[in-house]
Amino acid sequence: MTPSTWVIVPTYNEAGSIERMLRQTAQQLADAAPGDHRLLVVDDGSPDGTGAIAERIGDELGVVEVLHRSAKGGLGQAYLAGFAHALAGGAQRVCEMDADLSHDPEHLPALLRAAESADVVLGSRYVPGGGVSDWGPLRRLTSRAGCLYARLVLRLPQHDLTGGYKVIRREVLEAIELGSVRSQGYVFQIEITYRAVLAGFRVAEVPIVFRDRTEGTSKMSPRIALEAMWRVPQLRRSAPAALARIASRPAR
Ligand SMILES: Nc1nc2c(ncn2[C@@H]2O[C@H](COP(=O)(O)OP(=O)(O)O[C@H]3O[C@H](CO)[C@@H](O)[C@H](O)[C@@H]3O)[C@@H](O)[C@H]2O)c(=O)[nH]1
Repeated sequence: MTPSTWVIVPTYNEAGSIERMLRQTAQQLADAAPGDHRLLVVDDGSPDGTGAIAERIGDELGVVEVLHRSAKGGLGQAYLAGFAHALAGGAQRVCEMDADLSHDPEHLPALLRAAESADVVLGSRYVPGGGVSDWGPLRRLTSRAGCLYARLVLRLPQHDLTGGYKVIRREVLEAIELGSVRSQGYVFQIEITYRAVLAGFRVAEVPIVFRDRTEGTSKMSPRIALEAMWRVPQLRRSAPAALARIASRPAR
């Protein structure tokens, strides 16, 4: 049977957490989507051997595939490669998850349930019941400011636009012209949600508690932050053209 639920996990130097993450997530999927799921690790040639660990766990669990890319190309490009692979493999819904267990696999069943009545489900830190644990004041402030900036510039009602724990239905990925997505860093998350909203899809938010990683390091960098600063207004400027393209598409 072709699996319909795919969890995509981009990795760069996550050797300390990938095994636990895959085991815990496979366990949740075995309950939430029995016999109908796949985990796809998209590894950008991690020097710490993350890809090889994922292969080993994959052989054992039987539900994990590993896509090996040659070099670090950014979160967005890793997801685009993962989306293409999952869609070709028959995915009907795709989940995005970080490898460092900051996205608790225990939230996955609730996100998948919400995707039965929404086209995109955002795991949200900033709705009642959601939150972050273990972050210092600076990281909290930066994250809230980034979300607020995107909400105001793009005029979106959703509360957590930068989070990376989400479920996206196949129809959305087919409709939003992934070939023209250029975001490389975390702004990719904002761009995908914005494109889905522009295309008229239903976006729901489900509370999650984001835990800071205990292994490895964040890949956030000034370059990634700067990309978000300039690309958000650019997304807003390109919205009329995107809307025109959507309007000229044949009805789904
Ligand atoms: N393949 C690949 N994976 C990458 C790359 N850069 C980061 N990743 C992977 O992407 C995931 C998220 O990266 P982190 O570095 O752990 O992100 P973070 O700083 O904790 O940021 C989190 O919060 C951001 C702001 O809310 C989110 O935008 C982001 O998605 C993530 O949830 C991890 O699994 C990491 O290995 C890359 O260039 N290539």
